[in-house]
Amino acid sequence: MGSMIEVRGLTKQFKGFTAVNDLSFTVNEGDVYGFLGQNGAGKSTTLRMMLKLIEPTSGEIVFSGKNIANDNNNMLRQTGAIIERPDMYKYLSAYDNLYIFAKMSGIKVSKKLLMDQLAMVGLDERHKDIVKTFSQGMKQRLGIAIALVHQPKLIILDEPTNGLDPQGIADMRNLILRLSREMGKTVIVSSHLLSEIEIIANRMIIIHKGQKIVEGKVTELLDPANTLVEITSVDSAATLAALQQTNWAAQVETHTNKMLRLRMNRSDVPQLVQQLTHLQSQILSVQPRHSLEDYFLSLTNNDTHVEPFTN
Ligand SMILES: Nc1ncnc2c1ncn2[C@@H]1O[C@H](COP(=O)(O)OP(=O)(O)OP(=O)(O)O)[C@@H](O)[C@H]1O
Repeated sequence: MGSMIEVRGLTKQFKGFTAVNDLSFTVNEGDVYGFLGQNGAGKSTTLRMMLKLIEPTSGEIVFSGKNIANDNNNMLRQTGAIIERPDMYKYLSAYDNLYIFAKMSGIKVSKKLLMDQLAMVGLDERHKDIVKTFSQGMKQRLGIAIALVHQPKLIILDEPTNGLDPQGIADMRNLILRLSREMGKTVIVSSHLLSEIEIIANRMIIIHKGQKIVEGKVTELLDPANTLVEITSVDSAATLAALQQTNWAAQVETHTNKMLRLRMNRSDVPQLVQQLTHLQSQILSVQPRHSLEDYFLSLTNNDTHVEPFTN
């Protein structure tokens, strides 16, 4: 499918501080596009510029071929968003909240439309209950029903699983996947967790200090054939010597006196463990990690110097 949004050289400065720095990326129609970065990386600032809540210092956002700065709010009309915790009337029911927001958006409201919308987010059976009695996850899902009531083709969700319990997180993931697969929505979703993006997105961008680190297909960036496996054992030198007698020798990438690192296919890990046991290595741990995961974690620990990611 073709591109829906093209962001080119987007920059935002707040009183001399550059929150978003020359950022370019493309969101294709039908994508669940993961926007990954640590707290403060510039995710919300970018999403806010896409929603015209703040103005870019420079650069452009092009939607369906037109710069949104002068598209007569075409992109906004076709977008539903949850950027902060959605504001709701907590002493009114889920149905009444949706009714009010639907009326405000100017669409033709019918009971069927609103109930269908509530069913989509799994709240039809609770439609008479007041929002004050809802869990955070339920409020978040009602927020999505509100954001989607005018049938937009794009939905932007800023950290939608933040503050949710495990059930709420699972419900939210399933909802995002359904929005994409069953309803054909394009979804942009931000998170500070790679594991989260890995599950729901087909394409993603990682940003750090306002700059793009990497962008691409999740399956390519998180290719299982390119997994780093870290092995710690009682005697690392002995484990290395044992491995050198096997076909795994060529895969050993680094070793210290505490651990060994192999680059290999994730699906071969059980076989490696079996062989290590057979060789009577006293293994303490075997930890498969994708190199992108390692890289992303290193950003957390390294505040001063950032090497570009290479796969
Ligand atoms: N209105 C503002 N004035 C000054 N600085 C701002 C403003 N908004 C954001 N910033 C700064 O810009 C940087 C990026 O913030 P942003 O909220 O976009 O990050 P984020 O990736 O969404 O992280 P988080 O998940 O913590 O919100 C931060 O250092 C933040 O303090």
